Amino acid sequence: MRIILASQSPRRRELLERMGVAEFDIIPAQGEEVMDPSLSPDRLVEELSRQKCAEVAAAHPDGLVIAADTVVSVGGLVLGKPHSREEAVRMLSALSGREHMVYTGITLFSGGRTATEHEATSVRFRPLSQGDIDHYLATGEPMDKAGAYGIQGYGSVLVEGISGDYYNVMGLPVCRLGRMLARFGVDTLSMAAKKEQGT
Ligand SMILES: Cc1cn([C@H]2C[C@H](O)[C@@H](COP(=O)(O)OP(=O)(O)OP(=O)(O)O)O2)c(=O)[nH]c1=O
Repeated sequence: MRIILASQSPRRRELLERMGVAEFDIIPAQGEEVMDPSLSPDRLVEELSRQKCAEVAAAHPDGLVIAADTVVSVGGLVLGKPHSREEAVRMLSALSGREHMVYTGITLFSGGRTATEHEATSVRFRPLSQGDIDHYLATGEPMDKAGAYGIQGYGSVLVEGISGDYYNVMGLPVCRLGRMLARFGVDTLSMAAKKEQGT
């Protein structure tokens, strides 16, 4: 079965490889991500992942398509990727010294069947000074990431603690996705075993 990751995110590609999925194609969705402010963050990420999956599945109906979307939620605000330096400063200031939630929605499509789920992880930031925020922005890391930080990079030093799936914060809830793939007939651990044994 041809597996397609409908994502431009290098983190999602890396995590899918790490799960043992040896061969897959990358075909990102091109459509504009429209955030519906009336939706709760968990419903929003489910809906956005559904849209990305539907777009790619329509062009590749024979494949198994995986799509995801990640947002950060803090104090009733939903944070996607910052569009400007100023917006990134506002996001990091909102996260400083507080706990926030990271939601990732996942949609799978195969053989006319679709499944959508989401995973939530709680992350606590240490208090950030203006200097911390300026320096972190100067690393260039925040701009392509929901909430303007990357837990897997320099942003790791901002994180005091987390509760839930770490990989969900990076953009792919690996444990949940493994279970969903199993229901679609893809056993990632057996793929990993074959990969390691070179068979
Ligand atoms: C919070 C957080 C987000 N992110 C990333 C994961 C996602 O790539 C990005 C959220 O944007 P998304 O819109 O979910 O994804 P994307 O536009 O990068 O890729 P695509 O739509 O093609 O799948 O933020 C991190 O890498 N680390 C983090 O700690």
